[in-house]
Amino acid sequence: MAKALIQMALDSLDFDQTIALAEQVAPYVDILEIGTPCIKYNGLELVTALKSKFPNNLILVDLKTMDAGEYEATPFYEAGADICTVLGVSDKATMGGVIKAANANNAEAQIDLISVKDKKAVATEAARNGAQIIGVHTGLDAQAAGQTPFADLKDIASLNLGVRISVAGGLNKNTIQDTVRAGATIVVVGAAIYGADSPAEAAKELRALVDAA
Ligand SMILES: O=C([C@H](O)CO)[C@H](O)[C@H](O)COP(=O)(O)O
Repeated sequence: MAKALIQMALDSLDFDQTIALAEQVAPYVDILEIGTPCIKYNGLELVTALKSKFPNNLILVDLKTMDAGEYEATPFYEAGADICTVLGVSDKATMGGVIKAANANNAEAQIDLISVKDKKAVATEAARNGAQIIGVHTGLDAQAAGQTPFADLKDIASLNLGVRISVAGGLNKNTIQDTVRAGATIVVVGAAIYGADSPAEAAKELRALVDAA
């Protein structure tokens, strides 16, 4: 079985801090994610910068698109995004638009199940419609209310949809191996890396844990 990928969520608003953090963690992670607040603040220029500075990492742009899927996602794919996210609560046509834009740019679309009520149904339909990645995601606000992504991961993994499953929501060194063993093929880490005394050391430790899982 292929090893799980690690995705680092870059959630700062500051352009230079984002690049500096990416420089520290890039050797240890597979995917550099431009988080939603960060992409709204910095825009396409940051996609272009990360793509040129980090040719060995995939770039995920966490657009969390809600409408006008193809129109919104296309310039981000054209700027170098390997993956863009679209909300699972959006219209089927919106998700289809992002999938279409991804395919037109030899890239991938991720359906984010954040705040979706019937996650199994949305994930099943999205996989059938060509989404390459399903994102099981407990957002920062839900985390603050005590929620975790683990029960949702169990539900989605049990469907055996044949697509990759990304998991985000407060993952850290104590939970990352069980998350991989439960079926995550992409594990997303934000605060546990950028909040560490040494983000590089934290990323290195997570890399070892994921590779050993
Ligand atoms: O996607 C995220 C959040 O919704 C803000 O956009 C986070 O980047 C994601 O949850 C990963 O961060 P941590 O939960 O801090 O690991």
